[in-house]
Amino acid sequence: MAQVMGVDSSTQATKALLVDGDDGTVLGEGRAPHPPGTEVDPRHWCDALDEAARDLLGSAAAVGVGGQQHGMVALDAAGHPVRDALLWNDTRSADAARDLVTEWGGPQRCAELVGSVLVPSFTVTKLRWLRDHEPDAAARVERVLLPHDYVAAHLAAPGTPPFTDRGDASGTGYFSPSAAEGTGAWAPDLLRSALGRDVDLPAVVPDGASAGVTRAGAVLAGGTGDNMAAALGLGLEPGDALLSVGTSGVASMVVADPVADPSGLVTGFADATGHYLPMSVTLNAAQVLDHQARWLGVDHDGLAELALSAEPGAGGVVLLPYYGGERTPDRPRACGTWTGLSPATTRADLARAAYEALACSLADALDHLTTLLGAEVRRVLVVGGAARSAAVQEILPAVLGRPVALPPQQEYVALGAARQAAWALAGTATPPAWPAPAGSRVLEAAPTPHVRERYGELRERTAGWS
Ligand SMILES: Nc1ncnc2c1ncn2[C@@H]1O[C@H](COP(=O)(O)OP(=O)(O)O)[C@@H](O)[C@H]1O
Ligand SMILES: O=C(CO)[C@@H](O)[C@H](O)COP(=O)(O)O
Repeated sequence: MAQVMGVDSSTQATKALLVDGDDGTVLGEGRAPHPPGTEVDPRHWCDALDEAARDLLGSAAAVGVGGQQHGMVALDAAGHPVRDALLWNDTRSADAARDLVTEWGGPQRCAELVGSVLVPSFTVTKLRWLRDHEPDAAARVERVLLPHDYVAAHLAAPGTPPFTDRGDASGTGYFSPSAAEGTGAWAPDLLRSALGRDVDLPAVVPDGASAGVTRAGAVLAGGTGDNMAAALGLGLEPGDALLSVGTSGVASMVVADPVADPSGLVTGFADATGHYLPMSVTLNAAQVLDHQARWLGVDHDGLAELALSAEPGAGGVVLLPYYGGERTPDRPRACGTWTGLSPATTRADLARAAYEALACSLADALDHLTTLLGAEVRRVLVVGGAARSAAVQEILPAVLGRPVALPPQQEYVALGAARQAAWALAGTATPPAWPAPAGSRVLEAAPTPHVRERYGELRERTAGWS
């Protein structure tokens, strides 16, 4: 088969891979950063894509785009953003989320309607916030897209109608993933109840189908959310639980049946292959380490070295890492909390506490997911930028109390988007059977249950603080 390109337009950067469409062998890659912050002019993502894909796009017979989920890209009649996009990790719509859940009949009913209980990450809550806080901008909205829809539209030939896919649509809060016999369906009445009027919604491209062609004539796949693309890139099997340690911390599993968790700890998203991808997601993951490295004046390797020179338990120091507010648990106004500091605390303890906090928050997410699903977890895998860290590789299995598989370092979201592109190009009923990533390492460490116990105590002690 020909060469195909996959794109990951994630929170911090665009990553592009050119791969062999027959087996997913990586032939070329590009990368460009995104501006920081939780609101971003979405045109920056198109510039980043142009830069990351500059040397790859011309060789691609098909292209797929994966993107950060949930972001609100609200466009006017001319197709221009009415304001900067509000990202999945922007918590200003916390009151809107709470109000909409109440208006729709409570958490149980909300989960039945859209697969998930709304938290500020969901697009629909951002639309309500827009209605209430920026009515002039709200009045100009003609169409709402997700980040991957907007970036894919930038690649599409002129005249291509806007499109999305079932996986990413399931994170809007106005799409029912299990409706229409499992293909999913928009719920425009729910969008209307948030924004106060109707707007255009993109067509939902069936899983694996083509959405059209690029300006250069390559086949354009429907694209999907970054987590759905990662599942496709890794070829997750039943019993595989994936931990992603990027800007967000994510525990996810591919399952056959829809999920509706009234506790809100697990979201009921669709995947990109006709199945479902329930997840438990945190707002604070790799950046917990970025902040800690900055505060201690070291780089990532230096932080890892410091942390690994401290004893498990960090000399009694415990961090609750909810710096940007938190989503799981739903504490949008939380902040980071440190306890156990004493004159004996060392820099190494401070470094170690940050990794232990990250590992504990991921362990919580994994517990929520597996408890709800009641599924046997045969293998836990870890990917994402912070999985490169030697300290994450040692402390995560210790905190989880089980081995963790570390696939070879790769941009699995972009790889999954490329696999979706190859699928659209082939026109087959199922994705191409690329070999699973070879050369995974199994990470093992002596369990440190006391670390989670102390973290759990702090998490519960601070429950009413925000
Ligand atoms: N060796 C490392 N140790 C810890 N964190 C790392 C390391 N390498 C990269 N990171 C962090 O990983 C994050 C980027 O991961 P990535 O999965 O690409 O994020 P996203 O997909 O959300 O843009 C950044 O916060 C970066 O600082
Ligand atoms: O909100 C979610 C999932 O529900 C996040 O996982 C975003 O999709 C952003 O992902 P990363 O940039 O961290 O990969």
